[in-house]
Amino acid sequence: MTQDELKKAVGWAALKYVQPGTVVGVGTGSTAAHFIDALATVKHQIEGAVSSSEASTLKLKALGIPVFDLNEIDDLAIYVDGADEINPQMQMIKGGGAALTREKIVAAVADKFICIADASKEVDVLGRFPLPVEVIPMARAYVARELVKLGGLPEYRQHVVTDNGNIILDVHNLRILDPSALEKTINALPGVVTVGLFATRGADIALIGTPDGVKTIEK
Ligand SMILES: O=C[C@H](O)[C@H](O)[C@H](O)COP(=O)(O)O
Repeated sequence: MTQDELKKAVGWAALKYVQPGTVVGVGTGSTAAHFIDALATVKHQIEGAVSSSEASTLKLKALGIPVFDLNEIDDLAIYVDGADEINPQMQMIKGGGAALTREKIVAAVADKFICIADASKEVDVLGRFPLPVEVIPMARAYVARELVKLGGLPEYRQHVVTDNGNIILDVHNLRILDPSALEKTINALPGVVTVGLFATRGADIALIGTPDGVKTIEK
């Protein structure tokens, strides 16, 4: 099976967590795109979606799924999204597609975070994938210097502006042994909007695509 077939398998497997009559939290990226395709097949049974990016909003609307402003929603049962890495504690690195901040906001509102990922995303220790950090543009150099002090090698993601008008620093050379502590430390730097570590609030359920089928891990 190709990596995309594994992504498709988990995207469609997540459909079983969608309850009729609800608003569904929808993530961003190539795996989440498969989930949106699956969601479109039950669009008349759900109320709609809240989205974590302009790209997902466009796809949802193109498939006829109503998209709500998160501020209109009090209750979100599930948030379904991919990840760049996931560890055995269900903590993740996200933001390879630059959508980390809105993803973290929608995930915070949801009761359950359902992570959909192909098996290549499973790691024992987070950090092989460069850690994305969304930064307000005027703070770029300052935050980069602070990230070097933390042992990282930050790289400015050229030609990328987030949906919120900010820039991304991708931090290489990290071996993240305490993800919750690093999440708090980086989030506390002035100028940082969000770090792409989803540690304090990790996933509740992970659907992992393997050549032998979809593996379900629950907290
Ligand atoms: O900003 C992007 C998101 O965090 C994605 O969920 C993550 O990068 C995984 O993307 P993909 O499903 O395309 O591998």
